[in-house]
Amino acid sequence: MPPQPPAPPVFYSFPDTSKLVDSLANFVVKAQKDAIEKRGKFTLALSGGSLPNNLKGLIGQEGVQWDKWEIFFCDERVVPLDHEDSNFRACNDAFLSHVPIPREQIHTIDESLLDDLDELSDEYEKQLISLFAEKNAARFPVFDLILLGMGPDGHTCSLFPGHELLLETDRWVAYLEDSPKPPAKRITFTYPVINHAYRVAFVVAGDSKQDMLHAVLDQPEEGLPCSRVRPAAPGLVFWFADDAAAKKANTSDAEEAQRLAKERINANSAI
Ligand SMILES: O=C(O)[C@H](O)[C@@H](O)[C@H](O)[C@H](O)COP(=O)(O)O
Repeated sequence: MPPQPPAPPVFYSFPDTSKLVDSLANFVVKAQKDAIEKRGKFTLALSGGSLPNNLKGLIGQEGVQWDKWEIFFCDERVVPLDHEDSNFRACNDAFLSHVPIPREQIHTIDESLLDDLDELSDEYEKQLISLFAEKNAARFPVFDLILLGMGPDGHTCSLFPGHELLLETDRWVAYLEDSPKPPAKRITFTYPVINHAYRVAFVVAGDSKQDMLHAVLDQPEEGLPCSRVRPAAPGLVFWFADDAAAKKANTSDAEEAQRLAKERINANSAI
């Protein structure tokens, strides 16, 4: 059978952020249930920015097997873990410190390597390799769920418009020293990681995201970093937006994309 093409993005919008937060929590809990049933653990990657605060709906959820979660960070700023710019710290303050995930299952950067970005990104890639088996055998880590934000310029992770890292096809984790969003030094997952996940979900809210969300969804040919997120089959990409952010996006295909996604999930024993 020829490989299936990537599925169209599944788009959900909500009248306000609290409904988005509740629905996102249900979505994550469902993804963890499916993953634990099929693979015995739940691998989840988190972003920084506004995402951590939108995960608060997970705190106190019933039926969650926290001891089976393995957490990574889609991108990380090159600062100590207790620094106010750290994505680990943002996620920890908003969500991780409120749930009983064992600390050794929260995979953070090695703070002793902050002065050597090459070593730092290499070490983080090695943490991925050790969880997802040998790089050569697996070729790519396949996350159960990757949660992303969309920056005002259409960036995601630390993959910025026009940056050479958009073309990376080999490394799983890369570094940059010229991030246009401060701080300049960061490490980031690359598309080979993002585009092999079972589920990727973007979370966007607010008027200020309207034009960019429209561009990312309706003009994919522009090649903005968010538009390049197209997980290989059977992977799926979802958007959780509030109505303010969704105002200009063309959502006429939303029902059809939801139907196709359900069909793909039902037909594929891995998702
Ligand atoms: O480290 C980072 O800066 C983030 O991981 C980044 O990719 C973020 O997700 C977007 O910039 C969206 O941020 P907002 O949701 O705050 O707009």
